Amino acid sequence: MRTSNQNDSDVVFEVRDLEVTFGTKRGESRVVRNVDFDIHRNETLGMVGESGSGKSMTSSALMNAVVSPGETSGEVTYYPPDGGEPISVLDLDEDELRRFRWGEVAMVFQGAMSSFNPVKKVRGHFVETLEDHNRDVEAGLERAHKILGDLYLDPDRVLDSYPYELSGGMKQRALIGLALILEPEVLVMDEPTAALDLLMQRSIVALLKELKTEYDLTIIFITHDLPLLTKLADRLIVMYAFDIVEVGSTDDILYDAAHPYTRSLLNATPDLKAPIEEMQSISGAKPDPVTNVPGCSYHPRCPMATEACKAQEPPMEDRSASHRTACIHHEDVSDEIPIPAKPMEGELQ
Ligand SMILES: Nc1ncnc2c1ncn2[C@@H]1O[C@H](COP(=O)(O)OP(=O)(O)OP(=O)(O)O)[C@@H](O)[C@H]1O
Repeated sequence: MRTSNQNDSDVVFEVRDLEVTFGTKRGESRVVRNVDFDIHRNETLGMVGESGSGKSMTSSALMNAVVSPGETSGEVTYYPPDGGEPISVLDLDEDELRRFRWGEVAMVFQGAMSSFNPVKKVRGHFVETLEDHNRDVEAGLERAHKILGDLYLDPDRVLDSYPYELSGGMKQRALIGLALILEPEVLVMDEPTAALDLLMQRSIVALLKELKTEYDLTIIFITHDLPLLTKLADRLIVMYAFDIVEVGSTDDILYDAAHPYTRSLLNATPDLKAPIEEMQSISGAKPDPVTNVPGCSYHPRCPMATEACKAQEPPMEDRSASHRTACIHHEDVSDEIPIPAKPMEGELQ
């Protein structure tokens, strides 16, 4: 679904008709379905939705990094800074992709805690990444010192440690440092705080805000932790059943959610200051990527569903200049599905 018609210098990624499919014994599994969106330069874009909704696959597709035998199709266009030639990411060859992945866009994956090689010191990981990309190792290590310091780590101690010698929070910060070593424009983070305790999660979020300014980053942050995202993201994309159902500024989504699914998500999180563990699940069966639900994919779980919702896939409609949703009943949603009132000023800080 098309979520924006923008195409100006403010756009760093333009994604159109993105599809990710897997062949399975039960038939074709469509885990990303005809998704369209833009990512704006220097924004923090949050992607939220329940587990299995297609967030990780969508973000992997940004780097043409969907695992085999997944098939990615559509268009992913990356606009380098300073008006450089646009790059069609899905057409890059292996060599070009390798350069693109760390140099332009770096990713801190889900379960990143385990993505250091346990028998290699942290310094070795930095050196290997620099060498792989033909960068000057000495200058790179100097930069590593600066970055690790900015991450409130003791650079020498961390570089000289094996991963198991670091706490979870230190390891995660060291991985963020590694992702920044080649000076990427965009940092994609997939559940980077999932394995950390609440305090460490919040401190990493505060740190990311600082890093974004210091390193002039565009950040894409994927999570099903809506309370966490409200503290970090400028805009939110809400995914349901392998597609985008709503996109808007964080305030649009928090205080004027236009899609019944987003409202259920907000109502499942009674206190936006609460940890994710306190979130309730949304009733009804989760969507299956092999099945094609006719009409709106949310209609089997939606309290507002009508015959029209079963008949036709809803188009993306404007709710305001910054806010779009795929629900034909969005004008009635505020009356039908109330959400918590706007928190007091400063309450979410
Ligand atoms: N290797 C794979 N082969 C086939 N299907 C897969 C594979 N990996 C994931 N999927 C399916 O793709 C769909 C989307 O998964 P994805 O990981 O993108 O969801 P997600 O929203 O990121 O969930 P989570 O928050 O749990 O990571 C899911 O239905 C999942 O079962």
